[in-house]
Amino acid sequence: MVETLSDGQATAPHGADVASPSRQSRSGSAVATRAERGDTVLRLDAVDKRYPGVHAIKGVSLAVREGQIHALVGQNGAGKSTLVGIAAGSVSADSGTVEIDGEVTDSPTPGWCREKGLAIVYQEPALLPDLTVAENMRLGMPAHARPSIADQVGWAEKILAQWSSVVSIDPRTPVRELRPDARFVVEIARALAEEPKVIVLDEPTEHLLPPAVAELFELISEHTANGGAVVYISHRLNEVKQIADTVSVLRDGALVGTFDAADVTEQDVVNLVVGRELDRQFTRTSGDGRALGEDLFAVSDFSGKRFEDIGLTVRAGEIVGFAGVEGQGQRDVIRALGGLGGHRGSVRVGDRRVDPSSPSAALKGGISYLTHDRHVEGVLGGLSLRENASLSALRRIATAGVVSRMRERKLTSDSFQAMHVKAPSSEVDIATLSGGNQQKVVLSRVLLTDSDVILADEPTQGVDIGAREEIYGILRSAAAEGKAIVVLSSSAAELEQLCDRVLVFSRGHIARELVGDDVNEHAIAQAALSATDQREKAESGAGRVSFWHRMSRSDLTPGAILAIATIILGIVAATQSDTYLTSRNFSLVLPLLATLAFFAIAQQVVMMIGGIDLSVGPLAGLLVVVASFILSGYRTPIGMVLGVVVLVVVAAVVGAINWSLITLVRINPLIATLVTFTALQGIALLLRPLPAGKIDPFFLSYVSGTWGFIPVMAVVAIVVAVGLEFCLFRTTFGIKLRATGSAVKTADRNGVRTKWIALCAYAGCSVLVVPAAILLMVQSGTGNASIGDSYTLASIGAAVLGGASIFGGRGSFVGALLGAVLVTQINTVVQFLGLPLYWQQWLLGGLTILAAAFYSKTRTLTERK
Ligand SMILES: Nc1ncnc2c1ncn2[C@@H]1O[C@H](COP(=O)(O)OP(=O)(O)OP(=O)(O)O)[C@@H](O)[C@H]1O
Repeated sequence: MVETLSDGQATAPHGADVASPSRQSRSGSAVATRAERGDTVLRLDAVDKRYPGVHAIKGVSLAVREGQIHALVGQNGAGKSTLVGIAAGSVSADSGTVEIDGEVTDSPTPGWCREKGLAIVYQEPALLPDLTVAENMRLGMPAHARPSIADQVGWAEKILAQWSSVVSIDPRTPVRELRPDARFVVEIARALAEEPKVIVLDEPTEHLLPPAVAELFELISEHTANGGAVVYISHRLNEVKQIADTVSVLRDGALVGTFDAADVTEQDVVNLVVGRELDRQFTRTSGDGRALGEDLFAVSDFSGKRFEDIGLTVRAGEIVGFAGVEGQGQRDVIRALGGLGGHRGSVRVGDRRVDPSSPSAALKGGISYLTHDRHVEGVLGGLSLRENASLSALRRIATAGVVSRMRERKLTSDSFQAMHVKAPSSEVDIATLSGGNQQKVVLSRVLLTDSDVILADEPTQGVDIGAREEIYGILRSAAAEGKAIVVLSSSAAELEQLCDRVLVFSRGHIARELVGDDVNEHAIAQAALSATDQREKAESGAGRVSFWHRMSRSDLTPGAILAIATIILGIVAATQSDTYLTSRNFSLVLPLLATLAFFAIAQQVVMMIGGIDLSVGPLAGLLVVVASFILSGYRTPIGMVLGVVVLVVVAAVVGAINWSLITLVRINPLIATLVTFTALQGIALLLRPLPAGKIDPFFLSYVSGTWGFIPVMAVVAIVVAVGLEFCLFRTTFGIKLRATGSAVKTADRNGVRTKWIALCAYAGCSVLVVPAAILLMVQSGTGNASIGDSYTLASIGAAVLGGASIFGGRGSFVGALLGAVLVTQINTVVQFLGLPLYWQQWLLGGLTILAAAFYSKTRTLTERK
């Protein structure tokens, strides 16, 4: 289903050709342009790239000069992102070379490109959600320009201060809490901070609010004035005309031409992009003869977070716009109507009362919402275009729960054709599509629901000029079919073209209604500004934080909760039994606690990268068995040290095997470590079918040493947990570990060697099992193959209690330690209270569920709205 637009020949406007000689500066003087003065800082030579079914880049050559803003324009799928991806080393070309600052290579890597002075801001921010803004900014810097971890907050604050007039961002905020526009500000600010020779910006303004766009233009002009170069990809041709020195046009993977911006008009560029004359004389929508029907969508007394007493009606066939300076409540209202925000008040679709308490409730009531955040809320990566588009319309194509593939194919392919979605087939993964084509598929999903009410939040985000017109046409036809349509757009021009009426928001209320001739770009922009007497700085989305938000932000919070639970259980036990608070009891319990603590800390290491290790228990058993052979009779300190070294090597090898199964063979961690679980059990039982082989009592007496009633190994466990906690947040390795768990591909893009980090994690986890195994040796005294088996599940339970996320990126070693403390406390208290043993399982299971539910709830609260 490759959709291609008419392939008209490019007419070089005003006689300009592929290498148009610039004649005059924009001011008309005959002085040389910056483009003419500067040296080439980035050169792509005969670059070619094919994907299955798509010739994405066809032998393109391009030269970007210093002091120049070089715009790259083209329709969705023309190859812009692929081309700059090749320039930045994130996409490998089939042939051709990349030259940055005079150095040429045919196989650039992201690290090489960055070192040579190229910075890139991708269409989808390469930020790690679980790291703070400052950590992200620091991680993205080339090694020579990286501040120390201790200085990173102040350093980030200074850089973000350049944007402080348009958005307030606290560098300590985790990125997952930022709004999309703030995420882009962070990404752009970070790239500019690299002071690159050339910065590539792939559709940077799609998510930025107008004041931030103005700020960006100032900053990149400053950058070029200082001799830097900019490659600027955008579908907003008015912006391109405003700032670019040179414009290169790509069509269907081929370079149509490179022109001096002064020599081409906006209309020329449009024609070159589309490959034919495109009539841009838009007619306002109210002139398209649509008949407006009865009131179809009625909202009254609608209040929620950041908006109050909203009342509006939309008639069948009508398109109503939401406008206003950002942050005036318009987005909160449209999202709440789509089921994505709390609210009170009445919503009616026709004569039905609808409670949009969730997106599915809204859909059921006939309201369909198109998100403004395609990357996070729109695209289902890994699913095909067809599956992405039909997801919300399954009830239309299923009979008794069985989906009719024929109907699904028909519906989706009609929709893709109407929107000119460009893809090799509707069965390919949506992630392989260009950004604009993804947006069209997400819009298809909304339209296929056949809802009476369509809420379109920035419907043309990231789509090219031709597709934008098509989307306007599609929304108008939907209205003509009798649907009620609400459009929220930050572009007043878009609202002018599309809407019959525009509602202007201010401070959470509808401040003005524009109708008739007042629905024009100037009046909309004017009304938005004057309705908000004082323009407020946009909050990053993480501004006002409640107690819950603050609590859930910290990965140490679970630890605090566990500590409280442990103390309460301790108080209960102490009041019921005189022997609970005795040194004898502690000297019995603390070694058990230390054993579990090491297991939990080990498990936490791999959970940090989103992995899991089921083999920790049998590994400990194997180590005990191995010790029963090699640590049985040396009795010399050197012999003991050598014995422990052997144990560490055995553990590290097991960790490396786990890693290679997971990372190289690409087996799911659960399956891979289950395989090692069984294999290790088998080997240990082979070596010692029954417990046998005395372990050196001297060695055991050393490792079971105590200070008073406190075992030395318990203190070691605390030191290890605190040390690793420090590493996690304050060392480069720890930050990279969290980055890998947070989003592995993004971490890769940021230059983190994620495979190496994963190897360290799996090997580290196994090595941390060694002290646990040594404590088990003290308990058994002989080579007992199955002594560690029960610790696999216990270690996972303790880490989860301590706040570990099974998706990676979040967790705490101190939390895991406290998780182990609580588990041990439960086991002890149950015995002291004389309760039946099954109470141990009940209490542990109940508390784990409670903890997991609590963490999940509090963490959802802090997710970006
Ligand atoms: N990883 C991939 N696998 C398969 N095809 C791909 C992949 N990445 C890009 N493509 C295809 O290559 C072509 C060019 O895509 P690219 O993202 O470069 O376009 P673009 O000009 O940046 O579009 P947009 O303006 O929509 O972002 C498209 O047809 C796209 O589907």
